[in-house]
Amino acid sequence: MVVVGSTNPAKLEPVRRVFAEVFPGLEVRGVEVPSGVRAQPIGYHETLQGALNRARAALAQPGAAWGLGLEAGVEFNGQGSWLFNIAVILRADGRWGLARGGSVLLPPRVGERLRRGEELGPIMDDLVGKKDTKKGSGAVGILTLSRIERMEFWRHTLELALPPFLRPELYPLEGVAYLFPDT
Ligand SMILES: O=P(O)(O)OP(=O)(O)OP(=O)(O)OC[C@H]1O[C@@H](n2cnc3c(O)ncnc32)[C@H](O)[C@@H]1O
Repeated sequence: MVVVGSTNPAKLEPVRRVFAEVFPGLEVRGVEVPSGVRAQPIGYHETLQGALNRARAALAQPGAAWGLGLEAGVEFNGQGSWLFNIAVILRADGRWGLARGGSVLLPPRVGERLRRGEELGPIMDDLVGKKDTKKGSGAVGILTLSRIERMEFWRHTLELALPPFLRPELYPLEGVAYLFPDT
């Protein structure tokens, strides 16, 4: 069974689709697990840590042969604030995949609120006057007029985490400990 450390449909659906195509026949289940980081992770390191924590907790569920952690983070630099995805895929045999997906530059008014410590989900909800946009089109759907929705954003990141499973001869089996050098 494939266990995803989230019940958000914008994450579960792309996992279902990608796994159905690449590893057909596996059951995919979502469970809520603690990310162990802030609700709005800031920067690569904290976002990676959240994805790792979720993946590890997912793999620890009874019957899990795969554990997935998907975490969205925000990063600030000279050009503004960016939203990006990190996906961690752990398999019980010790093989793992990791990807950082594309990034979208957030509007200045969104960035200002993020810098004050607010979470992206509610900020985007306020911006469009709707609830739970993070479970549907997401920030990326709102900003691209739905040309890229959150599910597609995640699908892309998930695909980019697959090479160690698709081309195992190119990626040594170093074990999950390798992924956690500083934990
Ligand atoms: O149920 P979980 O898996 O926790 O899903 P989440 O969307 O709340 O959690 P993430 O860790 O992926 O995202 C961290 C924060 O960024 C927000 N966020 C991330 N991507 C977003 C998007 O595309 N649109 C709106 N909010 C987003 C989200 O609301 C969270 O507050």
